Amino acid sequence: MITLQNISKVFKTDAIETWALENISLTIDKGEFISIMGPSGCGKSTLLSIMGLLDLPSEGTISINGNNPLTLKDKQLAKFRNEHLGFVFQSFHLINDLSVRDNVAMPLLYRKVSSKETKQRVEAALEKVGLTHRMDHKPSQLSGGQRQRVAIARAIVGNPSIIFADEPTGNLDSVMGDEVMQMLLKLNEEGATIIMVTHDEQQAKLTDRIIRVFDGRQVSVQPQNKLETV
Ligand SMILES: Nc1ncnc2c1ncn2[C@@H]1O[C@H](COP(=O)(O)OP(=O)(O)OP(=O)(O)O)[C@@H](O)[C@H]1O
Repeated sequence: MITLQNISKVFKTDAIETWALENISLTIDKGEFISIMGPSGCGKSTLLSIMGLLDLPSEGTISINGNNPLTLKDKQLAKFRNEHLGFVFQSFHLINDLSVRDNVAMPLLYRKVSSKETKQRVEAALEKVGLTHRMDHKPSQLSGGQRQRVAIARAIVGNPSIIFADEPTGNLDSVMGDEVMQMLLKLNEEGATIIMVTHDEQQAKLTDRIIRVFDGRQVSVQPQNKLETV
């Protein structure tokens, strides 16, 4: 479903070149729940951004669902990302002036979806995360865990084939973090492919595989966590 071949990323500023990623190759299958782990600054977020087509690699190729998105022009790339990929970030990235309902509807604004269908899809996504009773609230009126659940509803409303989550529980206390993690596990059980950056070994153990990164290089892929913990 996702294949990266020889992906490198160099950030160039005036005097310095930083190789955030060096020669990463990996394959992620449909339906997998993957954790990306490693020390601060090792390149996890850069890797997630490149897999999620939010940033372009300096070298290498990416295939997603059999497509080669790196050949697309900006507008087509945005359309591809909107249709295939969903995102959840550590700091939620919700728009505070909009209601929960309107935040969740955002990815559908870029598609030709009727208002009736938008309403149905938004309500179904909010039902999945248990927040239909908060649809007309503003994000500021919700707890951190609830805000992240709104962000998850926004990530799934467009029915993407892959969900990227960058430290989705990083700003939450352990109870709310567990709630969000359980929600991601449930979405995965229902068929979603999920790729998550995390610092939390306990959470990572609940996922199918851990990809460990060190200094921009992939140092190991730990297979079949779920079997190990049985
Ligand atoms: N836009 C940028 N310009 C220059 N250097 C960058 C940029 N983004 C990231 N880097 C550098 O690339 C390296 C990898 O950063 P990245 O954010 O991917 O690490 P990370 O593993 O996600 O870190 P953390 O766990 O602290 O969030 C770091 O050395 C960082 O300073």
